[in-house]
Amino acid sequence: MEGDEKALMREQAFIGGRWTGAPDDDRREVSDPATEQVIGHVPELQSPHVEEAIDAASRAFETWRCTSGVERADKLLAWYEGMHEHAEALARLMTLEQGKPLAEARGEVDYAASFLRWFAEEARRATGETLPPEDPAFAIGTTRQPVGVAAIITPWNFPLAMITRKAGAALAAGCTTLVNPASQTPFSALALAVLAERAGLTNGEFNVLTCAGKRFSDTACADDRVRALSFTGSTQVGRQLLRQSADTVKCTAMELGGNAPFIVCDDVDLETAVDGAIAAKFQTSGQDCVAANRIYVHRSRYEDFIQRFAERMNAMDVGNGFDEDNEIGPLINRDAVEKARALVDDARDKGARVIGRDQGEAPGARFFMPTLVADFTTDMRVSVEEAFAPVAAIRAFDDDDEVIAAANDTIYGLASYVYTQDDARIRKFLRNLEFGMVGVNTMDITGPHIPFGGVKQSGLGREGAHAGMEEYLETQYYCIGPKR
Ligand SMILES: NC(=O)c1ccc[n+]([C@@H]2O[C@H](COP(=O)([O-])OP(=O)(O)OC[C@H]3O[C@@H](n4cnc5c(N)ncnc54)[C@H](O)[C@@H]3O)[C@@H](O)[C@H]2O)c1
Ligand SMILES: N[C@@H](CC=O)C(=O)O
Repeated sequence: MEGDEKALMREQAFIGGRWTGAPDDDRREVSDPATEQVIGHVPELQSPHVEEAIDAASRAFETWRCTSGVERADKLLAWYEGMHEHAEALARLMTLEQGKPLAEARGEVDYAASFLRWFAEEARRATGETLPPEDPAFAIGTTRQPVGVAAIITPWNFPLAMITRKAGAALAAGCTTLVNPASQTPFSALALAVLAERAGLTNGEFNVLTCAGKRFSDTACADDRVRALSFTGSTQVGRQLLRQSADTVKCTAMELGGNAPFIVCDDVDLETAVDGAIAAKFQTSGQDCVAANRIYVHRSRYEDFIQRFAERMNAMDVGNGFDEDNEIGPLINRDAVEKARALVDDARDKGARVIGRDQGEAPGARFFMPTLVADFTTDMRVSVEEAFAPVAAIRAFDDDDEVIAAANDTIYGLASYVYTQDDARIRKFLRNLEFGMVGVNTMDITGPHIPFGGVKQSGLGREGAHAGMEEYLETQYYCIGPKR
């Protein structure tokens, strides 16, 4: 490990601006998913540490809420600069603990930093409005106030971006933050804390707690001082957190699971559609909430599409993310590999064609060779479950109404993709697809400027864009009566 990475890799939690361990040196291992070697340890914090962090964040809130938008923007920009200065070290740390190919990790560092810049700009724009009073002797209007301490729980697939997308917005709004990163990828979060400290967030505005998600959420959800809870992860855990947040009526933002359809109409340039489908399926080795899970291709182009997709898929290099040739890295754990295998077996048993290289070629226990399940049907697990692995399911369709109904036949509504050249069809798909995001002739749908989020059981609220600060702001109405 190079000097810069070493300096960013902390084996302590960050609470109230101080680096801290757990008593009795209680700690847990973190391993490299590609090699399964232990790369370090982090403290296994307990409930009293979460309480201590809530105390620190509550104290910090009293000061942070009174700073100006410009002052908050300056800190966020300094943090953004720090991320850029140490971009390569952050990317290498991410590949080490998450496994994603280094090129993707570099892309994520840029993406994650972009939220800090975006919300630095937004910090000055949390504006209320002046309202016309019924009686001109009165002055009425609204201001936007920060909600308070925000608890943030993030997954392992985007170890930096899922934190900055939430914490950038919360801090810009004037809230203070408690971050509980996924147990598999704490070092990226702790490296962010090192850079936050250098940017001057030293009084408890940004805390990173390494403890089991449930322990964190049990304590944070029960505490009335925590006024917002923002979660990215599975729908199953999201439901649980919504229930837990009800008792203290928290503002909640939920970015949950997806089951994205990728629709290819008969009028497309097939190579462009195949490019899009390959990228939409295999980025982050398929472990992406916006990954194309179900591919629908018009029957007239179906076999041709399968052939081209399979050729491209079978040419992808699979292996350790540090080898720059590899496009598919390891899955996060052995359970994920087992789940991918079970999905494919289930589909094969129910009559699907399974296309791809032999799983015996996988370069280790946490790898799964990219696989295409053709002719999937609605009784197969690949149709209803998010694969979160390099497994694509594909089937043919005959007309637009049929494919819209099939695409919407899911509890999820995060991302969807449509490829067609026909404007009237585009409008019809946009009107009828029940998804928070629709990529038309592109799979490149994210960025700090977009309101990322889902409908149905894919979540509540939007992250990024102007909308991304909503969960962290309350509207306060004022009415100034005439002087008597
Ligand atoms: N919509 C989005 O923006 C988005 C982004 C990334 C991932 N995801 C979703 O996340 C899922 C993949 O991640 P996962 O399998 O690790 O999800 P998960 O829900 O199991 O875990 C996500 C995070 O929640 C924590 N957690 C788990 N149980 C908890 C509990 N009871 N209380 C509090 N925290 C708890 C974990 O420690 C982890 O940090 C997929 O469904 C994916 O679609 C959604
Ligand atoms: N790919 C998403 C993160 C979800 O897994 C994004 O673009 O933010």
